[in-house]
Amino acid sequence: MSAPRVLVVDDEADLRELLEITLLKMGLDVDSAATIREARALLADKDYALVLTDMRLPDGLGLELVREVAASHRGTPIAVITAYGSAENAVVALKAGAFDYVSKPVVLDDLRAMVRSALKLSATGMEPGAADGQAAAVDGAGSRLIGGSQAMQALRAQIERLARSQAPVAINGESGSGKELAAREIHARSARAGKPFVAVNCGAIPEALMEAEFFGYRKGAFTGATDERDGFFQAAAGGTLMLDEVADLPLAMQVKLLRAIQERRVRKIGATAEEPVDVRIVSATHKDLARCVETGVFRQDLFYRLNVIELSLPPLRERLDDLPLLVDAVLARLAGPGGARLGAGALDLLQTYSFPGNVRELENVLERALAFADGGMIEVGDLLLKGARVAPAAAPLAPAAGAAHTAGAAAGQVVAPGPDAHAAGAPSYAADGAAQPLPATGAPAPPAPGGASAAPAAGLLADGELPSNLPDYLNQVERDIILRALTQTQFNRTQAAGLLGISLRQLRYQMQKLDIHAPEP
Ligand SMILES: Nc1ncnc2c1ncn2[C@@H]1O[C@H](COP(=O)(O)OP(=O)(O)OP(=O)(O)O)[C@@H](O)[C@H]1O
Repeated sequence: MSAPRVLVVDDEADLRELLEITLLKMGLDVDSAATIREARALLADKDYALVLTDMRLPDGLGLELVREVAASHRGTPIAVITAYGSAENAVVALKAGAFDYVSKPVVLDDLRAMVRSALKLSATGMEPGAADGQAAAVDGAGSRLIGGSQAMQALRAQIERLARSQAPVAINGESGSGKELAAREIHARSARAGKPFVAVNCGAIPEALMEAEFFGYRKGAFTGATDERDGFFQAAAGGTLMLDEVADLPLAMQVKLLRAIQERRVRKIGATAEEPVDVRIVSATHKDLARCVETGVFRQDLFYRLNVIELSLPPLRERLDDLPLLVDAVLARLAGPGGARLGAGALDLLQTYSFPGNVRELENVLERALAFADGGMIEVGDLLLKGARVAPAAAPLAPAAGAAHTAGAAAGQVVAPGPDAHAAGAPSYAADGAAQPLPATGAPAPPAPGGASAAPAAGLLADGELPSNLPDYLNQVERDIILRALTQTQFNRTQAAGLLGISLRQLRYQMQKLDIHAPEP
């Protein structure tokens, strides 16, 4: 089998030679062109596994070549070489369809890493059989994203295309509409699939811990830093880093993140040198990020940097024809294949519902209905759709005995009804693969014993009695107070935080620390 062939387009003889030697040493065949015209002639003649072009060429801009290759040689990834500090050029090239970029002066390790992922793409997605793979992704077979509606088909096709690029993706959509699922799908369909996918809930990390959580720290960098630790960037090395609820990042952290993304380098707290990081960034928010820029809470430059490719997830109420497939999939997961079904009228009723909590709410509605259903047959009366919108304040805080539970819920977690299960229900971070995000200082403490109970802890001690374990006792007291506030506000976290005189961010963090999980209808 012949070696993959790479086309290098650069008019600077020195740089061209350096690139050629590096690529040849990697066992690749290399052709070179000094102008766009020469490059066009070679492209018309041969198939390439990768094109690498400078941005400025004597007869035009490398961008023209990017557009042409993206349009007419869809199987060939094209990467650009950008001048130092011209981050804008890199974004423009990525938007035009470039797979990736390297900055001048070219760091050979970065170049090799980029070439390796491009070749993986060529080897997996670009062979003639790729067309079948694309069709399968569009009709939904093998995709995590269930649904046969036009909107879902278009979404899957878009994911299939953008999975081949390294460009940052910004996912927008209402809570529970599948943003994290879409991010996982992008990762799974990309050349990075064998590396970690790390999802970070930016809204759940206290500001003081952010830098350590994202970039890691050296031993002795601060009191309590007893060991060197990696941050999310290192944990996601070679893979994908999902910044969930990215609009919640404090401004100071936005600056640091922008730098890390732009330079592709991070510096651990306490370290003198920066280290290169190779991660693809996927961000997500249910907020209007452009509006956040207008109101000054989100930096324009970071917005520009993250928003290279936009992906919008439609709310479930706009694609209700997906309901039958989704219901089947959820019921099969909850009760096993054929273990549960909807009675006459139940599906019709679901079709009339607006699902403010989207697919997550559908899952919760069905899970609860199954607990009431007779022999796995869910009738209209079991759906309790009204109750799913507004949970009664006096509703029990623990899950009904015997009720099936969503993945991730464990003994000791406290759950309560309501549609907005996502923010506190999800861990602040979760890593697939080998990487383990750090439990930095102040990391979530283990849940206090007897966690599923909302019994008032403050009343447990008799006068003069001392707790046998002060931290556990204080956790219990804190949990009790937070639960009271949440119950009073029907799990509206903003209002509960207001009642307690703390910020929403603090409340989220405490809920996560104390393993208090929001609404499980
Ligand atoms: N198209 C879909 N097919 C199958 N399951 C889906 C789909 N969309 C969402 N889900 C399921 O719905 C639940 C919520 O999805 P996900 O966590 O991805 O939503 P989200 O938009 O990231 O939510 P949030 O904004 O609250 O973080 C998950 O259990 C997910 O598996």
